[in-house]
Amino acid sequence: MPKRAAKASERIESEETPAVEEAASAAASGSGTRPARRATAETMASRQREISVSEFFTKNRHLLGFDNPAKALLTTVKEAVDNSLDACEEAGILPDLIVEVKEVGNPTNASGASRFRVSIEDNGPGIVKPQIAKIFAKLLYGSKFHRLKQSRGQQGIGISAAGLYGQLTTGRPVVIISKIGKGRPAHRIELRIDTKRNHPDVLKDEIVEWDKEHGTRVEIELVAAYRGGRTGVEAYLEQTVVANPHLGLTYHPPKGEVLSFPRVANELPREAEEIKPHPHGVELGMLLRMLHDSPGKSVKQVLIDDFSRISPALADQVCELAKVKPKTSAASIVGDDVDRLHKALGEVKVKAPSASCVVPIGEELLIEGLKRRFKADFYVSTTRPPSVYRGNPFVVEVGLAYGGELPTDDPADVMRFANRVPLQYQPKACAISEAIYDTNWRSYELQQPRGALPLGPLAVVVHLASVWVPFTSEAKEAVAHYDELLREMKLAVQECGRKLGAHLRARERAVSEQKRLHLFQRYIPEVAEAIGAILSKPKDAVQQSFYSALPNFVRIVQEQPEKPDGEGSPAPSEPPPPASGSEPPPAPPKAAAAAKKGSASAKKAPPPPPAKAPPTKKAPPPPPKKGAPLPKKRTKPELRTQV
Ligand SMILES: Nc1ncnc2c1ncn2[C@@H]1O[C@H](COP(=O)(O)OP(=O)(O)OP(=O)(O)O)[C@@H](O)[C@H]1O
Repeated sequence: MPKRAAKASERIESEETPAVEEAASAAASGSGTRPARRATAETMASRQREISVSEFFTKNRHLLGFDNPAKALLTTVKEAVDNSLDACEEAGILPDLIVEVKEVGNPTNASGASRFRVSIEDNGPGIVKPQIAKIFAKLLYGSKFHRLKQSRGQQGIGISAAGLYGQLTTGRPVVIISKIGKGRPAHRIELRIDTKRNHPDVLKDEIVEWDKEHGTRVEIELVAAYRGGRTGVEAYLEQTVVANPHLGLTYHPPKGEVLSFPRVANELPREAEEIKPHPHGVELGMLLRMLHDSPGKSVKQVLIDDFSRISPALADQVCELAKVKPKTSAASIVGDDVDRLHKALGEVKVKAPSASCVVPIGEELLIEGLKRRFKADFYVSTTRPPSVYRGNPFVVEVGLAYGGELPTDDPADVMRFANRVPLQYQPKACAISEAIYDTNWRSYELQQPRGALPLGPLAVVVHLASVWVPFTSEAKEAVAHYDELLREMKLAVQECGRKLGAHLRARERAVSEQKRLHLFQRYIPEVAEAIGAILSKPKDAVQQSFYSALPNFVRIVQEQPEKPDGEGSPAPSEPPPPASGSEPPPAPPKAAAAAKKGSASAKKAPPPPPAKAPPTKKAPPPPPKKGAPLPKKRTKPELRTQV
């Protein structure tokens, strides 16, 4: 052993030996400075046991969106509304929902949290009785997790988690009423979750009168806080109707008037097709599981049966590339063969996934939805073609509303949607926000502080429709940053941004054109008089020639409002009053000089025509600042809302 290494090992030995002895003697005597060894593998093993998913989420309810009373209320409403919409659409029923949030207790603490009863009633297909208990009182139980089909719910945890939160904070059971058809009984069931077993306890089960033909009503009592603003229940419902034009909704808030949102589309969205995984982007572990879960099948058969877009010829090609015999038993495939198959699947040319498995809102309905929420001057939307991330097909669509009653000085109002569900929390963690922040809105004539949202009367809607939305957590608040998703989102935002920019530039041109005409109109009487004098023609005739040569100008004059004193609107031939504004346009040098000196020529100059209407109404609009909101009034018909 080299000298230095030998010395080091001596030092370690000399340091360790007494410590081990000390610990041993301390353990023997039950005292000493070093802690005694308290647990053995055996004692630890006696404490190791399975953790029920309900117990896990009881401790970690923040992971499911129940981390504070206000958010808990929103999440509860959201989970139930999303389920109702999914169920109605799946059953081909136009959804009619009644949402009620009622305060049933006094504020319990300084933060203003109180006891609320939330009820959500739908006209969906209802739930068969034996399933009710498991759906509402067993976490991770649902119909959507194991399939690749676009829906709002995915995980099979949402509504039972809301019930669990209610039970934890109030001790009250979840109450369900469900009826599956005309002439069938309506069941009313009270449920509690046995968290140790993640199992439902039915407290009450009765048949009740219910005037609905079919549907489900869920009632949950919980400690919550009612908040307004962007993250409140009302904002969620308002955004939900934007993305679901076929939804009819009535909302009873705890205070104030009942809100009604009648549907604006009488057709259901097309039903999303259930698909198999696309071979591009499938992960190795998933491929291995698919092969091993298919006993009795050959590799080729699994490729054809369990993936979308793989024909027998393509399956042969994959096997050839991977140097695996097509007839090899799928369940026996291991090691390098799986690696090569996985690689080959990524290399072969496969058709893009079928567009029928994702159902975007559609460009027209997205605009209808925006109109339902905002009174704007200009709307534009785009739906991108389908794309794939990790084998999952998706479509991104974007809608913009600009001008009108949208606030002019605020940052843009951004609405994020995933499978038609509004996302209200965690904007900074969401790929959708990143796509908007990363867009250069200045090139679309809007102001944008560095790294921030664009400013101006703008609302932006981004919708991601996918057979599986990659959320950053089980609370389903933000979309994960997959490159393929980000790229499509940016392209869609840019597409709409370019159209908005073109619209704003056209408006800007129209405004400066109008300003130029107004400037010209101011001098027409003087010029007409001078030309009339030179040509020995009456001033009025010359003036009229000017107006006829400028149809736009004449139209502006004709649009003058009537005078309140009943004098009527000015005739097109009448000289318009001088424009007034903060900076009056300079008078022609000659007339100005004459006026100043009070000379004879100045006296000959015609006096400014009398004002026929309040001057402010005729003033040319000031030139718009770049990015500043433009005036609402338009003069060119072709510049009306581009929808
Ligand atoms: N109102 C309803 N009408 C009909 N079926 C319903 C209704 N609510 C829930 N379900 C059924 O109960 C299942 C479980 O719902 P839950 O909210 O727990 O999970 P999910 O919607 O599947 O997924 P996620 O956890 O992502 O919300 C659903 O998959 C659906 O089959």
